[in-house]
Order: sequence, then structure tokens, then C-alpha cells
Amino acid sequence: MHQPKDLLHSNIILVGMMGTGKTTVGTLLADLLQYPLVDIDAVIAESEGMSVQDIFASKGELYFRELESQMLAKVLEQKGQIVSTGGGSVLRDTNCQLMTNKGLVVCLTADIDHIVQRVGGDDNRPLLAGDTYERVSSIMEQRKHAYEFAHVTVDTSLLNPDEVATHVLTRYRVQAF
Ligand SMILES: Nc1ncnc2c1ncn2[C@@H]1O[C@H](COP(=O)(O)OP(=O)(O)O)[C@@H](O)[C@H]1O
Ligand SMILES: O=C(O)C1=C[C@@H](OP(=O)(O)O)[C@@H](O)[C@H](O)C1
Ligand SMILES: [Mg+2]
Repeated sequence: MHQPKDLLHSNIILVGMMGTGKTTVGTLLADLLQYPLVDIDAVIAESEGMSVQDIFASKGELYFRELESQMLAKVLEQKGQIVSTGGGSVLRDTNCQLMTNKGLVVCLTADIDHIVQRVGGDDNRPLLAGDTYERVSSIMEQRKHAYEFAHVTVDTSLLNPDEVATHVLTRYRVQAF
């Protein structure tokens, strides 16, 4: 599997299903490593002047996916960052190839009950509108192989965010040195 040569000065890129903690853990990792944090959803929302939810509602998913690919490519021109992606960034092979070339790709996972518990009641995820359990289950099934390209996988089900960040950091150091 391809990995950047100078991993130590490269990016840590978090991928994974919605609710696995990419945004939360990204913030903690950025603090621990004193690296800048880039959350692709936040960058998109800022550039469009509206929430991800509103972009989906007013412009559609395809428009969002185009922006997501563009922002990812732009952000990954830089090194030394923690990059939290949105869970659907892996739906395009070109995005996955780019990520594997530009950093250590860490996939966060969690079992369905923990994901539903974490995202239930949060209406900021347009793809989860309706019966949350059914929606998460269906999307997990659709994407069951989509995250396999990651260099490292961390199951967050039984860990708190600090413990997840520590695990990721340990794996990063093992790979980088
Ligand atoms: N390891 C964890 N244990 C418990 N709750 C978590 C954990 N990681 C994240 N959360 C909570 O789950 C919700 C979704 O987390 P978030 O970081 O937005 O996930 P993502 O960016 O992967 O969709 C937030 O309310 C967050 O506080
Ligand atoms: O999995 C997805 O398709 C999506 C995940 C979301 O980000 P999080 O994974 O950070 O929730 C956000 O990009 C959008 O709602 C679509
Ligand atoms: Mg997020």
C-alpha cells in the first residue's frame, strides 16, 4: 500500500462513517501535535456561507460532492495538518488515491449502536434524515468496503475521544519512525 515517504511531516487524514468522531478527534489531535486542524465540512460551509445541511437542501448532493473533492485537493497541497473529512469523501476513487499519497489515512470505525447513539437527534446530517437506525444501517452496508484503503483503522466504539486520539497518535508514531 502506498504511503508518503516523509510521513512525519505529512498529514494525518481521518476518514470513516458519520458519527465515528472524525471532527472531535481531529480537534484533539491538532492540540496534541500542535498541527493546524482542517475539517473539510467546515471549510465547505465557510466557503459557501451556509451549513452542509443547507447546501444539500438547496444545491443537492452532487454539488456538495464536487466541492468536497475540490476542497480536499486544495487542502492536501499543504503538509503538517490534521484533516478531518466528511464520511462520504471516500465515495470517489480519485479522493482516496489523493489521500493515500498525501498522508497517513486513519479510518475511525464504530458499531452501529454507538453511531446511532452519537448522531441521533442531530439534524446536521442530511443523509440521516428519517429513521436514524435504518439510515445508518443502509449507508454502512453501501460503504462496507469503501474505507478499506486506509493505512490504519481504529475502532472507537468503546473508547472516549481522548483515548481514540492517543491510539491514533501511537499508530502515527509507529508508522512515521
Ligand atoms: N469516542 C467517542 N465516544 C463517545 N462519543 C463520541 C466519540 N467520538 C465522538 N463522539 C460524539 O459523537 C458525535 C459525533 O462526533 P463527530 O466528531 O461529529 O463525528 P464525525 O465527524 O465522524 O461525524 C459528537 O457529539 C461527539 O461528541
Ligand atoms: O457520510 C457522508 O456522506 C456525510 C458525512 C458528513 O460528515 P461527517 O462524517 O463528519 O458527519 C457530511 O460531510 C455530510 O453530511 C455527508
Ligand atoms: Mg465531522
